[in-house]
Amino acid sequence: MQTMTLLNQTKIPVLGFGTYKITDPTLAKESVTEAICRGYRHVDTAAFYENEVAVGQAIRDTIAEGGLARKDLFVTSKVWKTENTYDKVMASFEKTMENLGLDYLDLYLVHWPASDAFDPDWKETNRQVWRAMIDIYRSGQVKAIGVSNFLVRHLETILEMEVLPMVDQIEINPGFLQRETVDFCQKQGIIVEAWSPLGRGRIFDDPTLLSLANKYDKTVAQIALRWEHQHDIVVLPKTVTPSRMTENMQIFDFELSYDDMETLDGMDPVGASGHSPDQA
Ligand SMILES: NC(=O)C1=CN([C@@H]2O[C@H](COP(=O)(O)OP(=O)(O)OC[C@H]3O[C@@H](n4cnc5c(N)ncnc54)[C@H](OP(=O)(O)O)[C@@H]3O)[C@@H](O)[C@H]2O)C=CC1
Ligand SMILES: O=C1CO[C@H](CO)[C@@H](O)[C@@H]1O
Repeated sequence: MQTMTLLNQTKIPVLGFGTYKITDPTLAKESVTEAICRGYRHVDTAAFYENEVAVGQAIRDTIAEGGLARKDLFVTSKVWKTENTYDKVMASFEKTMENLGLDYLDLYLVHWPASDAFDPDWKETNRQVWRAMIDIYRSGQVKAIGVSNFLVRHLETILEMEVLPMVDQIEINPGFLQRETVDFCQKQGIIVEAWSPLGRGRIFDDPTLLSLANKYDKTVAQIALRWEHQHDIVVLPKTVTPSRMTENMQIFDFELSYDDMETLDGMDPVGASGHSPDQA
């Protein structure tokens, strides 16, 4: 699996397995096991997804059965937005580690920023949460720390602190590149990850994507993921369908032309969720 290098030189696989909405424990365990078996080396979960126990079980069982070591897998979890004080972040992290049953995490993310729309002390809240993240990082229990759903103004609240976020996981799907945040992060060396890289299923009937899929003899999912990959963005597609797990990995054997990249950059954002940090 290809990797990119985080600011602290940790390697991150460029394609990860998304697990949101896989809440049934049996399905979650089976899906993560199947994904790893098919070649995924990066799993994205969160306290909010209520599947950390099953995800951790799948990872531990896979390692116990032999073939892969813990260092071969990259595991991410996230602290939910209600846990927005130093002590709450610490407690939530402990619970996440207990749920997963792992000795360390590869990446721990602040799931959503505090935003000016709700919190008059939003800048201070973000700094307090990030202070806890730095202390967790320094404890050695996580290899890297980062944020999610932080736009430029949220990133600016923590950039003067001792450790920069190494990742920003934001929504990106065809026509919805969030270019200002992507450019800002990439200039600073912050790796951008795409959540809902397939627009959670909303992109599959789009004529522009269908026409490009036909042109490259690929699927719509592969066109979307390849477009994100060519923008140097880590992709995290979710599927519980084994054949789609393999399909979503087959994005490294073709290249979209400059003109087709521009078409995908500029198309209508048919997959975008409309979620923003300014919503409850
Ligand atoms: N940080 C954040 O705030 C957020 C993070 N995330 C992370 O990003 C991950 C991915 O985003 P998510 O919102 O789940 O949505 P995705 O964009 O990954 O889309 C998932 C949907 O697409 C379907 N699908 C997957 N592959 C294919 C394919 N090849 N052909 C047709 N349909 C396909 C899946 O169906 P099926 O499973 O039935 O096969 C599912 O319905 C999440 O799982 C989570 O880990 C997501 C949202 C917010
Ligand atoms: O990770 C997540 C999964 O999707 C949810 C709803 O779209 C998001 O709010 C959340 O951040």
